[in-house]
Amino acid sequence: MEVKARAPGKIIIAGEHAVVHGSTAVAACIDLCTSVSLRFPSDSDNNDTLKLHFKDVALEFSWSVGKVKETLSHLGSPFPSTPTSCSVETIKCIAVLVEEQNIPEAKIGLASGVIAFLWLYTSILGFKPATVVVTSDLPIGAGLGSSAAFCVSLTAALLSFLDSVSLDTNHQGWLTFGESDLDLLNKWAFEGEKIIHGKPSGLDNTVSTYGNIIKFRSGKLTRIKSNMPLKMLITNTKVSRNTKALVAGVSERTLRHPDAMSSVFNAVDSISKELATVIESPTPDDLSLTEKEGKLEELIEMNQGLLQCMGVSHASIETVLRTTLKYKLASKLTGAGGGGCVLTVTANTAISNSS
Ligand SMILES: Nc1ncnc2c1ncn2[C@@H]1O[C@H](COP(=O)(O)OP(=O)(O)OP(=O)(O)O)[C@@H](O)[C@H]1O
Ligand SMILES: C[C@@](O)(CCO)CC(=O)[O-]
Ligand SMILES: [Mg+2]
Repeated sequence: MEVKARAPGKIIIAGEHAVVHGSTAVAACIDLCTSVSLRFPSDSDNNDTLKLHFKDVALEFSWSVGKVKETLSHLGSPFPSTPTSCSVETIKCIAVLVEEQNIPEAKIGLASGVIAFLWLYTSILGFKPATVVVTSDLPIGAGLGSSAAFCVSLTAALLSFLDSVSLDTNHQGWLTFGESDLDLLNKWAFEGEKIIHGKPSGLDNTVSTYGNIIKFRSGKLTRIKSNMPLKMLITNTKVSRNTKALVAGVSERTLRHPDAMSSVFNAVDSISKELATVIESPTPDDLSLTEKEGKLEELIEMNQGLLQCMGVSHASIETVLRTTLKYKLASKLTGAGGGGCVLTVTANTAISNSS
C-alpha cells in the first residue's frame, strides 16, 4: 500500500525571529510543496528494511528494522495520539543510526532532518519496514519553510495510517485532514521542527498545516482573511544558511542586550499587528488600496530594519534591498535570514501597469 502526502512552504510577511521571543508574526503559505510517499512492502517481499530517500539532494538511507528497534526499544510502544518531544538522550541514540549512514561532509547539514524522520516514524508507526521518498518544489534552507513542509508532509503520511484519523472529502484530488486531526498533525510536526531548528516558535509548521494567511503568537494562531491583493516577489540569494544557528544567534544577542532586544521585539509585535489589520480591513476603492499598500510597504521596511538590529541580515540580502529600492520597492528578508530569500512588495507596480 502506498500513501502520498504534501504540505506547502511559506513566506513570513512580518515577525520572524521576534516570534520565537513571544512577538506576533504574520505568515502565508505558498504554492510550492514538499511531498512524501510512504510504501509498505507486501508480505511476499519478506523485507526488514526501513528506507528513506531524499530525492532533491540525492541521498538514500536504509536501516534494518531490527537494528532501529534494538536502538530505540527502551522507548516502548508508539503513542501516536500523544505528540512527545525527543529527549537529548534519544537524539544521541538516533544520531548513531544516522552516523552509520556516512552522509558526505558537504551534506552533513541534512542529518537533523534524518533524525527528525526516525523520531516521527518510530513514534507514530513503530518498527515497521517501509520505503519513504521525499521530494520538494522548495529550495532547502532558504527561508521558505522547507523543514516545516517536510515535517508536516511526513507526519501527514504517517498519521493517515491510523484508524483514529479521518480524512475529509476530496480536495482537488487530495484528501484533507479534518479540523480535530489538524491539531495532532501540527503538534507532531512541531516535534520534528524542534529537532531541526532547536527552538522553533511553531509558526512555520502551523502555517504549513493550516494554510492560507495566519497571525501567530506564543503558539496560538488566528486565521486572517485578506481584503487586498498581496503581490510579492521572492528573490533567492542562493546563500545557504541554517535556521538553527541563526535562531541561536538572536538568543545570544538577547542575553547580551536584554532591554534593547526586548524593545526590538515589542516594535516587531506592533508592526505585525498593524500589518494584519491593514490586510484585513475593507478596501472599498482604489484610493484606499493605494493607501493600504503604502502602509504595507512602510511596515515591511521597518521590519527589515529591526531584523538588521537582530543581526540576521546578510550582504547578499542588502544587495537585493538596494536593487529593489532603485525601483522604489520595499523588501525584507523572509524566514531566518543570513542569506536565503527576500520578499519584495510589488503591488504598486501592478496597479500603475494596469492604470
Ligand atoms: N526536501 C528535503 N529533503 C531533505 N531534507 C529536507 C528537505 N526539506 C527540508 N529538509 C530538512 O530541513 C533542513 C532545512 O531547514 P531550515 O530550517 O534550516 O531551512 P528552511 O526551513 O528552508 O528555512 P526557514 O526555517 O528559514 O523557513 C535541511 O537541512 C533538512 O534537514
Ligand atoms: C526564524 C524563525 O522565526 C522563522 C524561520 O522560518 C524561526 C521560528 O519561528 O521558529
Ligand atoms: Mg525551517
